[in-house]
Amino acid sequence: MSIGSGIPGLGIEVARVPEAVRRRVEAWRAAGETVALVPTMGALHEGHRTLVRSARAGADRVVVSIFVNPRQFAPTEDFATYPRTENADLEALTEEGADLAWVPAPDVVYPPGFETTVKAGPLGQPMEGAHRPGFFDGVATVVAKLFALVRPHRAYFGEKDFQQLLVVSRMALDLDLGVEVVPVPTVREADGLALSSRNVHLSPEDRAVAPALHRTMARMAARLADGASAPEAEIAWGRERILEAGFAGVDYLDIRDPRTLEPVTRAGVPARILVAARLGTVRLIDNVSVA
Ligand SMILES: Nc1ncnc2c1ncn2[C@@H]1O[C@H](COP(=O)(O)OP(=O)(O)OP(=O)(O)O)[C@@H](O)[C@H]1O
Ligand SMILES: CC(C)(CO)[C@@H](O)C(=O)[O-]
Ligand code: BAL
Repeated sequence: MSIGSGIPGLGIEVARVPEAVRRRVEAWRAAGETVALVPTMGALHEGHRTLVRSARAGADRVVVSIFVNPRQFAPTEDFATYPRTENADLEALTEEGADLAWVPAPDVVYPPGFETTVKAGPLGQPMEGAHRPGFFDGVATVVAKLFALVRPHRAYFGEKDFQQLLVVSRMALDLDLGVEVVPVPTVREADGLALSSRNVHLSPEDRAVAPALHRTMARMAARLADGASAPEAEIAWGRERILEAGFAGVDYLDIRDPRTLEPVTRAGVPARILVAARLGTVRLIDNVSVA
């Protein structure tokens, strides 16, 4: 029996209605197979492929969702221009050996009458939460729906979106969702730029400037790890470097506890440096660990 709508020539099964996902996943579970989920917004790149490969290594079956979630974009943000490359995405997932692509339309995820949402807690308030009001409530709501539909044993999330990883991990625990959230290290270009779907919107000039973000954080991390200078001084230094390199603005550059996201005020302790900065029309985020 066929489920969902297959695309001729593609090896991956494509589900566009929840029943198709449920039926397939229940059959796998009944056969004793473990299920991994990789949530994405599509425009897949090597970072996403790495998540799929990690998921394949960690479970018998891999479901990848492709859904540009309107509820995590503010009206002023780039929902309309977010890159959408469905056919290329399905080809990439076929190459990576994923088992099922869940590609719903917005009104399938949010049908008329939809009104129940998940609210992120304190982990979702600073940084991305402060600059993108409602963002983490939108993420938590859609990820809760994905977890409820797919009921994966494990779900794979990139460290590139470090705050999101913490918010989702906390939600899985708080709501007893029984999903193990697995972090995957950030995949970077050779010059250090974190792969991101939005990088396609960088002009050639801005693409040349973009690696300054990671370069700056790497220098800050090295000095903080040595205890060579204080967090406050490093943040001021880093902001200057990023602006000097040609970024239009720094939304935040923070040094935080990697578990609680509380600000870190002294050197020589475990920490995460997190940044969001604007370059042309593109907003880039990134983070590095301070060992
Ligand atoms: N460079 C990367 N390395 C590892 N994981 C990544 C990378 N880029 C994205 N991911 C992860 O892929 C998943 C889906 O992310 P998403 O589809 O939003 O891609 P994205 O490249 O982060 O897009 P954007 O940066 O435009 O939001 C998330 O868990 C995200 O953290
Ligand atoms: C987790 C996610 C797929 C939820 O829409 C999104 O925030 C993303 O791509 O990181
Ligand atoms: N990768 C995080 C999703 C977003 O920026 O909307």
